[in-house]
Amino acid sequence: MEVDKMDENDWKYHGEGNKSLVVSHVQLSRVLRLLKYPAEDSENPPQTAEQAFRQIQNIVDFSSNVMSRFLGQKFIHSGEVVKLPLEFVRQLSIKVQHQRPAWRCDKVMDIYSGCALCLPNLTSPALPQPTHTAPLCIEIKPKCGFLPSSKHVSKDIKTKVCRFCMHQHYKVASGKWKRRSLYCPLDLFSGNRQRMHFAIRHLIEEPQNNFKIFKGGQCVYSSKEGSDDSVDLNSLLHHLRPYLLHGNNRINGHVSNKAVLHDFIQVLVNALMGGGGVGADRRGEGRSFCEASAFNRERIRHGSQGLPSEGVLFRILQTQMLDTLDIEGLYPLYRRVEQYLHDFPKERSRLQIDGPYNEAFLEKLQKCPSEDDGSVDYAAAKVHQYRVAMTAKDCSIMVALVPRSEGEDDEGQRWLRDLISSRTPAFSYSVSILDLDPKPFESIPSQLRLDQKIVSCYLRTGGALPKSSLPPLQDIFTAAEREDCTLLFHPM
Ligand SMILES: O=P(O)(O)O[C@@H]1[C@@H](OP(=O)(O)O)[C@H](OP(=O)(O)O)[C@H](O)[C@H](OP(=O)(O)O)[C@H]1OP(=O)(O)O
Ligand SMILES: Nc1ncnc2c1ncn2[C@@H]1O[C@H](COP(=O)(O)OP(=O)(O)OP(=O)(O)O)[C@@H](O)[C@H]1O
Repeated sequence: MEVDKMDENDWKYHGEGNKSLVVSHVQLSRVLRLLKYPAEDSENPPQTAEQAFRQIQNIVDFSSNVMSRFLGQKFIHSGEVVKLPLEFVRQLSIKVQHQRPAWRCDKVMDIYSGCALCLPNLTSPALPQPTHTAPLCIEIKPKCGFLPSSKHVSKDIKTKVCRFCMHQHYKVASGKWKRRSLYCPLDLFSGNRQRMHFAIRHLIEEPQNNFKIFKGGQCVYSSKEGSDDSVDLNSLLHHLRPYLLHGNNRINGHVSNKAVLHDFIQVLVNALMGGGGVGADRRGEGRSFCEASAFNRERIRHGSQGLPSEGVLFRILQTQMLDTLDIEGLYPLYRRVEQYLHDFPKERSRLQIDGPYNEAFLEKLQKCPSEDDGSVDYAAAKVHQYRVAMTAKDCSIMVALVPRSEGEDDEGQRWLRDLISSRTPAFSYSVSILDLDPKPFESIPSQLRLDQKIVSCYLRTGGALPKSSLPPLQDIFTAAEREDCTLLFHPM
């Protein structure tokens, strides 16, 4: 990619989140991730080109020097900062504007700095060998997978119902989503295949911003943001069926919709469980269940093997658990740092509040004493740990699947074979983690406020929501199956 010969016609809208907008190259497996600003700042960009460059370089450094140490290098693509011609960026912004979802248009793409992050396109990955079938890529934003056990937690409900499940009530009450998702992160992170299967089924039923499927780089399944319509499972089945016809799942030569969906989820669970290492889970008995999960514990047929210690879910969960104090215990330490910086503003750079995210930063957070000695250094280290945990609670996993033909060998290092494929169709898969941006120091007070709002909304409604806020029953899952997820779980 030659940055001085950029043509907006070579790029198309790919997606966006709260902080960045992503365009993909029409031929190369590359994306550009551009910063976004609040729309009211569109005339006067909130930072200079140098500051924007520094912000993106910080993202690269945080991902490659800090997050990769916790999550594992093999899952991470940190990318590089690129300087683009301003005219190209302006034309691109005009070109993509009409494809942007209306609810994201409170922010505008940065057209002033000319800086962007260039990354491999994880939805159309470079393959070890050419294939006839386009890769199927599944993006999951799993969110927080544990219940806090900090002594600072003031409301008992936080130790019983997970943040995601409580937040669902707040999101529906505040109109962010029309329907509540029954996905529970604690089921996904459980290491129990039945619970993981159940969790993924609910991601499929109500994807919100936690689940997307791409085929050949195009998003073919996601929540239609702001729309009242529920997702189109039939269209999903249409996309999935060609990938899942070769397993041992036929009855009289026909593969039922239920079998297609079951096998798809099974393949996904296998990819998420891959990675090797002995099963392990640091959450401890009794704290790995969320009381609001729709999963019926009594239905468990097979014990949990635990998450493999080299697998993506284990690594993400461990990193999330760097939040040992909960926001309620962390906030007073944040205030200690804030007060100190107020008195000694020049100390901001020694404490590396805004980076640089280098070895010294990593050392600060890794060498944090276990007890509070009252120092600002202790407080800053705990804040750094919390920010790393926040990033891990907000990252996404991309699983790329390629059907394997008989006798095919894997060459690429990142591509692993689905070994548990005696029944389900065989796939090669690769797992990556995306969106590993550092969360700003200043975001901590709003974390506390949001936590309080979520808990008080949940306590006010008693966890009860009108029936209309539940995902609608779709033909593929009968009412009985909703009760008993195990009907869809065929033992291997
Ligand atoms: O606070 P949360 O848990 O709602 O997470 C925010 C996400 O909301 P979600 O609940 O996943 O829909 C939110 O996602 P959406 O904009 O809702 O898609 C962002 O990821 C936000 O991160 P940032 O401020 O853009 O860096 C996330 O904020 P951080 O808390 O990670 O800063
Ligand atoms: N390297 C990549 N390859 C393919 N698609 C990507 C890549 N990076 C991001 N995307 C797509 O673009 C979307 C937005 O990117 P990203 O999640 O990084 O934005 P964000 O603004 O940081 O999100 P958030 O709302 O979590 O802050 C992702 O959900 C994903 O679908």
